[in-house]
Amino acid sequence: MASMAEIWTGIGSTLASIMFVNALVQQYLPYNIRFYIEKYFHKVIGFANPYIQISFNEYGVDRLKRCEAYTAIEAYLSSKSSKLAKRLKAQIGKDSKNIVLSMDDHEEMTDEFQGMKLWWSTSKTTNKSQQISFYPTSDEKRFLKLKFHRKYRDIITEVYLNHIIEKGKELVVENRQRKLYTNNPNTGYYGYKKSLWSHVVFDHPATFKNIAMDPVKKQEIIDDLVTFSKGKEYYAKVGKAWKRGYLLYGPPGTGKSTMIAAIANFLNYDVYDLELTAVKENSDLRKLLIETSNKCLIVIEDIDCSLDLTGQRKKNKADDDKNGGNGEVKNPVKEKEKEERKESKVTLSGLLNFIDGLWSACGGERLIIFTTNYVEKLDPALIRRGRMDKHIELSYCGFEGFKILAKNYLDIDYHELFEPIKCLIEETQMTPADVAENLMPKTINGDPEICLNNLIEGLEKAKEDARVKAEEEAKEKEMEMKKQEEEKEVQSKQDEAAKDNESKTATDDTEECDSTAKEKTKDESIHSNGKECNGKLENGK
Ligand SMILES: Nc1ncnc2c1ncn2[C@@H]1O[C@H](COP(=O)(O)OP(=O)(O)OP(=O)(O)O)[C@@H](O)[C@H]1O
Ligand SMILES: [Mg+2]
Repeated sequence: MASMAEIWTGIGSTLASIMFVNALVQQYLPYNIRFYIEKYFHKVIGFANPYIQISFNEYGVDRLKRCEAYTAIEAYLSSKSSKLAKRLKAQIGKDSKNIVLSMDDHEEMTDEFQGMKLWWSTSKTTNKSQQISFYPTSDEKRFLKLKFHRKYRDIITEVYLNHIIEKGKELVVENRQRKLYTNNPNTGYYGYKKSLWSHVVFDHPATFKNIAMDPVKKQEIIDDLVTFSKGKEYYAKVGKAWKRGYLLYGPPGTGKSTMIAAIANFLNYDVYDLELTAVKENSDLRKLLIETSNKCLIVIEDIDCSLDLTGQRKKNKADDDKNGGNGEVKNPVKEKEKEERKESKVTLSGLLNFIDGLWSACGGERLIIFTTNYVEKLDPALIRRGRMDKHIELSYCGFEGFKILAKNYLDIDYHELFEPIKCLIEETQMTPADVAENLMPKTINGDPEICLNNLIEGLEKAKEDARVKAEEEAKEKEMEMKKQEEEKEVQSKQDEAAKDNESKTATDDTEECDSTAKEKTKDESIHSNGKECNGKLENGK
């Protein structure tokens, strides 16, 4: 009987021979023959091997976007791999609080589905051909491999894969760090490789619970958002792109930006804060739109300022004239800003197309939100229903809003000072931002009563200021009216005088005419008399 050492020697020499033959085949056989050998080798193995293998590449052919299926499967496996795999990769997870574990490269784990056993493994290949490129590129191609017995083919391809992709997508949404994006200024040719959006982790604490506004109105907004986020089938049925426009308007400090953060937190969406002045052309708007992900808010704040496009150009021209004319030393930073603004050729129609043109239907589940302090300044075409489907007014703080702020800032539901505050707040126009500032404790152990008294003081001051302002305005109005009346009087006097003058001139003219006529008649009569006399004289001669 052969000893253990002899067996190992036998295996070793067989392996060495196989490797030698393989090296010979790789080196000396022409590609075509090698191709056929490999093809038939896989066929033979396929007959003998009862297992089927499916690969999922990390990137598609264009290598631009990570494949959705890969990301979903990775998330699904990561939920299991921490218990099943032996070599794991660690990444920082949501809110930078927990560690997310996933399978390391070239690791394998098993999964079970309806009593079937399957094997998942991760692999990567490295491309040996080095391209000469100005930009560093990664040559590694990762992929996930699924292996299962061929008798389960139907159930795996029809049920299992759909199941894990659905599950994985849910996990991706649950685990993902939400991001706040802003568009990069267009830097022309040199920036063409640069990503269009930059991002930071979105970490805003605002929720609907702590937004101070009428509870009925708030509930209406929440219902609208829920209906939208669950409306995939409905939008498909009515033939509408799955997107919705919100217009938030109201005075400064009434919670428009806070509302955006609350919506993003409520729906678990990313936020794309679009700075229109940094967009050069309408076509760039389209590119930016394509680069946004699904489940996101696209926000344009203070749209009245960004959109006054014709006004903006006029203003620039006026600025140019001013600067050029008086020989001031130009501020280079301002000049650059101005240059950038001048370069922006985004038009109203470009923006309208961005909101609801054909391109806006690429992807889905997007909310487009505009904010403005001056809704009346906006072009009606921009905010018509269908573009801005829901108009939400955020206004001065009422008593209901105050109660929410008191709960947020002081953690109280009731206090005896609520009564005077109720009367004052209904009579005053104070923004929630100002109410919140008054309520904010100024010491660590701030007494709620002190804060409420601060607010009462603030409200009384605001009321007094409003009264003085109203009085001044009334006075100004009165003076204006008086001035207008005086001007009217002067005008009417002038008109009268002018009329008098005219009629006098007319009378003088008539009189003059009359006297001239009279004189003429007189002259004529003298003349004729003269003639007569002459005649008489002549006759008497
Ligand atoms: N309705 C509100 N509920 C709770 N807090 C609010 C509300 N409105 C304003 N605040 C507070 O006031 C601050 C300013 O509010 P916010 O930035 O949302 O106002 P805005 O309407 O966006 O103002 P602007 O028009 O100047 O951009 C916020 O930090 C928030 O704490
Ligand atoms: Mg704001």
